[in-house]
Amino acid sequence: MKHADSVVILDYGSQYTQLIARRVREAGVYSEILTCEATPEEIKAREPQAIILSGGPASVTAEDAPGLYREILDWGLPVLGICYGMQLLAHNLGGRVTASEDREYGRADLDLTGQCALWDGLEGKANHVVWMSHGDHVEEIPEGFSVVACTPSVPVAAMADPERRIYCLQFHPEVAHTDDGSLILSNFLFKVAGLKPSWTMSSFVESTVLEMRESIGEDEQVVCGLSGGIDSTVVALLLHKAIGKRLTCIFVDNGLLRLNEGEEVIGYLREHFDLNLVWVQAQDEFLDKLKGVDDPEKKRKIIGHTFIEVFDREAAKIKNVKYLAQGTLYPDVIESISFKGGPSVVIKSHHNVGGLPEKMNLSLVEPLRELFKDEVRRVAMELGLPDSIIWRHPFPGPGLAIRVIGEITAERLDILRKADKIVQNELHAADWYRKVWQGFAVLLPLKTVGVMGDGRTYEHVIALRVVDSIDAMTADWTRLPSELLARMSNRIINEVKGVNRVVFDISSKPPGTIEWE
Ligand SMILES: Nc1ncnc2c1ncn2[C@@H]1O[C@H](COP(=O)(O)OP(=O)(O)OP(=O)(O)O)[C@@H](O)[C@H]1O
Ligand SMILES: O=c1[nH]c(=O)c2[nH+]cn([C@@H]3O[C@H](COP(=O)(O)O)[C@@H](O)[C@H]3O)c2[nH]1
Ligand SMILES: NC(=O)CC[C@H](N)C(=O)O
Ligand SMILES: [Mg+2]
Repeated sequence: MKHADSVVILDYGSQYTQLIARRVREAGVYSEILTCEATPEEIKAREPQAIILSGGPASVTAEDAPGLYREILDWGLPVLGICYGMQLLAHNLGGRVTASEDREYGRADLDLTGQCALWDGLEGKANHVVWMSHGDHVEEIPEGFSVVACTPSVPVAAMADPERRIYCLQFHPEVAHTDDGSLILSNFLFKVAGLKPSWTMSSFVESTVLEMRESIGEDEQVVCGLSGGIDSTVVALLLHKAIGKRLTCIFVDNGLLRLNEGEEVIGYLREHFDLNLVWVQAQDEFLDKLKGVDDPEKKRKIIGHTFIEVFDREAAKIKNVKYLAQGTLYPDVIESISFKGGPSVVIKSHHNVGGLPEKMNLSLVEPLRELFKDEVRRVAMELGLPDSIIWRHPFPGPGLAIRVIGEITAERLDILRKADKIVQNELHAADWYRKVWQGFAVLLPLKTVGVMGDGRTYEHVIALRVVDSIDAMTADWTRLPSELLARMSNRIINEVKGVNRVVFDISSKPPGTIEWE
């Protein structure tokens, strides 16, 4: 997609790379993340007006450290290096980077020691709190640069070569804990690179619709996996705007949905939208293949493959289908993909990315692939979707399969469905549904002893998982009122046959993930 003004962020494996992209978009500039292994040709194809190099876990002086194609610097584009990015620039341009005795993790006080376009609007303030996370530092700066900030333990906390428009920060302007970090990034985008803030949600809708209309062609048909969740609903509406009735939406009941979800979603979609909609009953197909499988990654792969088989089969019933559209978001991609030899690792294979078969008959259309959920919510508002869809909790495509820990059976799914319904009802009734990112029940693969009506019981355990998050990349368990937890527990044990114990998950992400598998 061609954007008026855009920035390429090269990812050296930092935990914060996604945050850099967000901050740039929040400033109104389109940005794309490429792996640090991207070739100059691949970078050039994006037609960036500026480049940002992220942080990363490696040490630039190590033998196998990810490097930099020097010719990128010859293009004359403004470049911002953050942490590892700064060290990499120093190392490549004739400076010297060493490992320090004084490692800095967390808060540091920045002293602005030199004139710099990045400091515009900051000069009046006495104290600048920034966030650091490094063990190496720049010992000698390259020719052409001057030092523009230091901290008590690091003499070169920022350096700049205004002539070549290369700016380097040892701290992380992208994290919320850095005071004025967004302003510093904005100064780079607008004061240094001279970009215009032209990226908004309405321009996103407009350019995405135009781009899809062009790339799909005039006669081709598209099928869209529609789950009733916000991501795929937004994709379906964007495609509907782009190609009208050449779109067929496919809602698959994979036997892993919540209580009455199929009827509710179909009823809702038919009532509100004028879409070609197919409701596929594939419960047996999915559950047969999952029989006896308890490994989380195997479950995810089976489900991903089966989804594609169903989509292929439905597509074959329609003439000239070339594309499959999905509501894939950035977190689905980053957790599922490990760049070959690159710095990030597979956490789990989201069914719609890492769970796809190697060979696909249909080409993918994924217009939300670079966005985070809260950004999709803003697109949904732009499209006028109702609150009930916008604020619906995310529900993963593998559904209850990754919440029934261990083997999936009809009986265990049934228990989980009933428990989950109570969790949803109670969150709504207590006015907590909108306040949390996600809340659900998990069925554990163990039984425990209890006493009910003077008799011994030996039954299942339900775990409650309720978390707060902005973008699903990090999350913390929600401090729900104890009365609400008590009500959920009480109702589940009394109303769901086969459960005699409820526990509450108090792990954050990281180290836990939101789902248990
Ligand atoms: N039951 C389903 N039928 C058809 N497609 C599905 C189904 N479940 C998931 N998908 C496809 O997989 C994609 C990813 O699922 P995901 O759950 O991340 O998104 P979503 O369901 O659209 O939104 P949400 O994250 O809010 O649940 C969906 O956007 C959709 O294209
Ligand atoms: O469509 C999806 N397919 C998947 O395979 C999948 N796995 C996790 N999720 C959802 O993604 C968010 C982050 O989840 P985790 O912390 O468990 O990785 C949470 O909102 C999860 O519900 C998925 N969504
Ligand atoms: N956060 C970073 O980019 C760290 C860079 C480098 N690994 C260091 O420790 O200094
Ligand atoms: Mg979903």
